[in-house]
Amino acid sequence: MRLADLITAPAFPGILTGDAGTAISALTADSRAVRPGTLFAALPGVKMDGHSYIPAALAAGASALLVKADWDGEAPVPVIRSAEPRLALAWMAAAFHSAMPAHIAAVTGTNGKTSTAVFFRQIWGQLGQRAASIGTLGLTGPDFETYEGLTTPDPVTLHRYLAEAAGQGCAYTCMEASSHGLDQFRLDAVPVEAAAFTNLTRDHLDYHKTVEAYFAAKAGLFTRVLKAGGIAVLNADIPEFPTLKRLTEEAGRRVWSFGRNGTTLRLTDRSIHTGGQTLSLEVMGVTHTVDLPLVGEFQAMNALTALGLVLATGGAPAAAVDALNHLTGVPGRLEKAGQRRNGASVYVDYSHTPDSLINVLTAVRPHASGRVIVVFGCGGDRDPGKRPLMGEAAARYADVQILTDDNPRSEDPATIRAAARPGCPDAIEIGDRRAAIFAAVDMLQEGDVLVIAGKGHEDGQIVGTVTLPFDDRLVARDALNQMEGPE
Ligand SMILES: CC(=O)N[C@H]1[C@@H](OP(=O)(O)OP(=O)(O)OC[C@H]2O[C@@H](n3ccc(=O)[nH]c3=O)[C@H](O)[C@@H]2O)O[C@H](CO)[C@@H](O)[C@@H]1O[C@H](C)C(=O)N[C@@H](C)C(=O)N[C@H](CCC(=O)O)C(=O)O
Ligand SMILES: Nc1ncnc2c1ncn2[C@@H]1O[C@H](COP(=O)(O)OP(=O)(O)OP(=O)(O)O)[C@@H](O)[C@H]1O
Ligand SMILES: N[C@H](CCC[C@H](N)C(=O)O)C(=O)O
Ligand SMILES: [Mg+2]
Repeated sequence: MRLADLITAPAFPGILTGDAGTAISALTADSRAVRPGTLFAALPGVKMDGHSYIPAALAAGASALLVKADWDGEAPVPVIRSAEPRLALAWMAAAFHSAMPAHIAAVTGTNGKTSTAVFFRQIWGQLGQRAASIGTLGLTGPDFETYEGLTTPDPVTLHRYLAEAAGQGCAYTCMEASSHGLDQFRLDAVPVEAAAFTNLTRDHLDYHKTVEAYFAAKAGLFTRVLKAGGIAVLNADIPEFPTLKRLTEEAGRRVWSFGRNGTTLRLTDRSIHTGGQTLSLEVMGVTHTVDLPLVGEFQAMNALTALGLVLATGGAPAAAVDALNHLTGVPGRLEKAGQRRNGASVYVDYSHTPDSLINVLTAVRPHASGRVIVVFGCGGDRDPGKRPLMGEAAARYADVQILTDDNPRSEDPATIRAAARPGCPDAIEIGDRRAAIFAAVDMLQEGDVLVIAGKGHEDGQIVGTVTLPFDDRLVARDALNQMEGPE
């Protein structure tokens, strides 16, 4: 592809000096990935400044550079200067991998993004369409998957995923929009036709600094990324709803609302039973009863969010509502890992915020005639302010708390645990996560429910810069097998 072909977007935010006919074979923001023919995007980062890697990128054969407008260096290759290089990179990535599914939806919010994206894919699947989801679990389609690591991948990976989904025949895709991703314009060149907001609670203040900045990043999905005239599917049960609705409408996008206070999709009644919950819904004025085979009110909300996105991307209401009867659980989200012979069950869940801990522990409470026990920890190099609040959530909503490690990364694990402890002074502290899970499984009595929180689908424990193999579900099964013999 020629450089000229990469900068064709209307109002492309950059100016090229040099030969527009230069051939470009790849785009990257990482000098270590540069090969001859690559365009290197020098991005100002949180830790480093990508501009300091320009000599390394040129030495590796970079054919062109994208730099900040005020970069005062010189290069023997064409240079694109931009006031917002991350945004310019997003548009170039879209031009580079130009194939995309015809209908793209996105979901943001502190919790429930992955679950919503997966339910969107499942509902369209029930409607007989090939659909994909992109997010924390990677790119997933009906019969293909790729895993990269971030919730909203960098724009080059993201557009490669969209092209792959389209190439695999998926006309419908739902992607997760993380607050980091929105703040860094990772998905700005994606034509989003429908976008949903799940909820806003505390997370990621290490990066955004204030709740207002965190909210503003998320609101950008509706005021900036969503196409003009596109549909915003907003949770009417949360305090941010009126503000979000106003901002969205002022930006010329349409609003649909969902939830107990929703107008477009209203949850009018909900009753739980052993295998799930029965929901009474009013969808665009029509009443439906659904038997959702999943536990927890938050899953009902996620199913409703996904339903909203499916309808907003053209799904037939009656059939789409009916598909909710057949939703299956999302890996690592209240996933049952097994049970003891006395009937006590063990769940693995990805809750890693104060609010999600409260939600998951509240969700399992009606299913426990005995105690609710939780194993949890707080991630290293992540919002330290949420640690005591996570401790408090665990102490308030579980009868027994075992405080352990969850991806300490570059931090001292004991210091992380100490930061959670003020919220849960009675917690049993077992740093070694395997030992913590074994201790929890060992104490399970008839009627108890154990929630192992924080890692969900993850298959590693990040200590320093090393990822050690670790899967809560496998460790829980090991513990159950060792204590009870194989099932
Ligand atoms: C905090 C954050 O979002 N960081 C992202 C950001 O990195 P950064 O600004 O810190 O980059 P940096 O390390 O300062 O380096 C600056 C630039 O120099 C480049 N570089 C660096 C070293 C080198 O040798 N050569 C080189 O070219 C880097 O590629 C980068 O472009 O931009 C990089 C790409 O340019 C991302 O890979 C990186 O994500 C890191 C890996 C990360 O862990 N991000 C997490 C926090 C994240 O984004 N999470 C969200 C939310 C999850 C959720 O929903 O809960 C997600 O979407 O996953
Ligand atoms: N709608 C919801 N409201 C509150 N808590 C939820 C909701 N949905 C899920 N949760 C809780 O949050 C956890 C993470 O869910 P999920 O992976 O769907 O969220 P996410 O927004 O994708 O998270 P991440 O930011 O890590 O990508 C679940 O395991 C559950 O404990
Ligand atoms: N996407 C989230 C995942 C957190 C998962 C938890 N296991 C942790 O490491 O804190 C983040 O990067 O903050
Ligand atoms: Mg996610």
